[in-house]
Amino acid sequence: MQEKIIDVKNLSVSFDERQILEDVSFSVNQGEIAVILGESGSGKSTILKHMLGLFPLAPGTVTIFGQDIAELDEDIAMKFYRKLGVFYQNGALLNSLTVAENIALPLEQHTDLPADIIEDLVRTKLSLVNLNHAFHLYPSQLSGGMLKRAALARAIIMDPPLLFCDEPGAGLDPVSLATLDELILNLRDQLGMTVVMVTHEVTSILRIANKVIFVNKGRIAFEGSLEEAQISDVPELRAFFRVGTGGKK
Ligand SMILES: Nc1ncnc2c1ncn2[C@@H]1O[C@H](COP(=O)(O)OP(=O)(O)OP(=O)(O)O)[C@@H](O)[C@H]1O
Repeated sequence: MQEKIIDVKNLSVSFDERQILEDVSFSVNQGEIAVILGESGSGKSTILKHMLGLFPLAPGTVTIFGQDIAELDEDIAMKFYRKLGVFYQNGALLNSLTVAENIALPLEQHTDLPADIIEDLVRTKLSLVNLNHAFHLYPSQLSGGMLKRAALARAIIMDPPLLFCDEPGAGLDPVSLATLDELILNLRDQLGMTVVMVTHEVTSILRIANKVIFVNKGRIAFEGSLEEAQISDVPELRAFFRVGTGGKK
């Protein structure tokens, strides 16, 4: 049996007395690429933020690597969060630092590694995302697709076994999107990473997802494999695949 890496149980969230998530439960296994899909405003980012412990949980539980994240104390929190990589929509690299300096930041903040080792690790990750030539460049000198890949390199510099991605493909042309998808697949296949991704990109989902978690109006309307998702009779999910593939599904 595959090892369960993430277990979300009965998560409900309200903001200002407005219920945003209702009784959300799902799980993600080791080595899966799980996509969280749903209409704009359905609650996907809210789920992701709660998995990252950015809000106090109420009510519900999120267990990651067997650890209930509501019970993280200061001693273990640092070690726990090192196992999570986060790749945000806007990538947010610091403009005053070179690409290499940006990617090195987490290593400088969280390890005592000497500068030459840090440089080697940065070069390895830059090569993994096909950005060897960008080592000395500044973020303003990169294209949108390159910026995303640099942000991905930063998110994985600590070799996290679990990577969260919030709409990584937003704003990319189809070729850059396919390149990014291939990189994410490589992370899973070569490094054994588990990936949880919020995305609207149906073409991406068809290329990389093993698991689909479909959110509709704050509830999980579907959870299953990509193959099951494609033949699901949940009307809103069917509509996603139909429209997202230009009516070919
Ligand atoms: N901090 C907050 N305070 C109040 N309301 C919030 C907060 N964060 C999110 N919301 C509300 O929760 C709902 C779900 O938002 P969320 O960002 O999770 O949706 P989403 O599915 O990720 O949308 P999108 O695809 O557009 O990014 C929205 O109605 C939003 O206005």
